[in-house]
Amino acid sequence: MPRTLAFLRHGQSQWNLENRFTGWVDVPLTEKGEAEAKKAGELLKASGVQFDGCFTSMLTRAIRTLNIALDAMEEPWLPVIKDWRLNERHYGGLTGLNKQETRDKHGDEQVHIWRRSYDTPPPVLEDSSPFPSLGDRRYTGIDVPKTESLKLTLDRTEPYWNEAIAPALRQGQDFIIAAHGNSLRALVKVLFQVADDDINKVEIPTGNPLLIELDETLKPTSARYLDAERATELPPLPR
Ligand SMILES: O=C(O)[C@@H](CO)OP(=O)(O)O
Repeated sequence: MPRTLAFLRHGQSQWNLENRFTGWVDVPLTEKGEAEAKKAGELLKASGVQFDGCFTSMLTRAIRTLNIALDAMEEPWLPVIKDWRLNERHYGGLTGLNKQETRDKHGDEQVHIWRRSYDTPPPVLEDSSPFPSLGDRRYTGIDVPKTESLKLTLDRTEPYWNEAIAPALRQGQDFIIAAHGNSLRALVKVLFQVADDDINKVEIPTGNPLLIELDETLKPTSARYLDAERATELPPLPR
């Protein structure tokens, strides 16, 4: 029986607005981000899909986006599972820096490699950083990363997909996954079997639900953004 998934990147955050590397820093949504989340919920409701539950990260911007969307869907009661493995990619030593200033200092090419290469992680987060994730009690017992490439992000999101999300879909349920630009990019790479060199072309817009139909083997058979005006290019469906 076909299944439906909706990938929802959080609405615009304060650091999206300020053009700063964010990663695991728990920044709030902007007013625009909240409006995007509300519209996402309205579009999800209008899609007519009856979702059974949701997965999200441990970061407030994704949780808040999901809550606003669920309110707009008039289904705030839908069960939600939160897991750090859906967190944004950890941006290491770039965390908190302005992206343009980092380009001015290190050059466009180096910053593009840090942001969009598949397996080159940024420099590690120094212990002296004002943005530590270590010591945050939501991550108790977790080996908190000090930096992550997209590959390292996928190394945690893919097992989570296999252990938690895929089995739930196989039980015949439909889910919303509210997460982040790079954790969702990693899941798109897995689901659409995108080559390492091609995944940098996938840019998921904030607050625009991506509705994916899956066959019984959980292979995507169709995919579309619900806000067509803000849609970006999607990878071809896997054969
Ligand atoms: O800063 C970040 O955490 C991410 C997502 O906003 O940025 P980028 O698109 O540069 O990977």
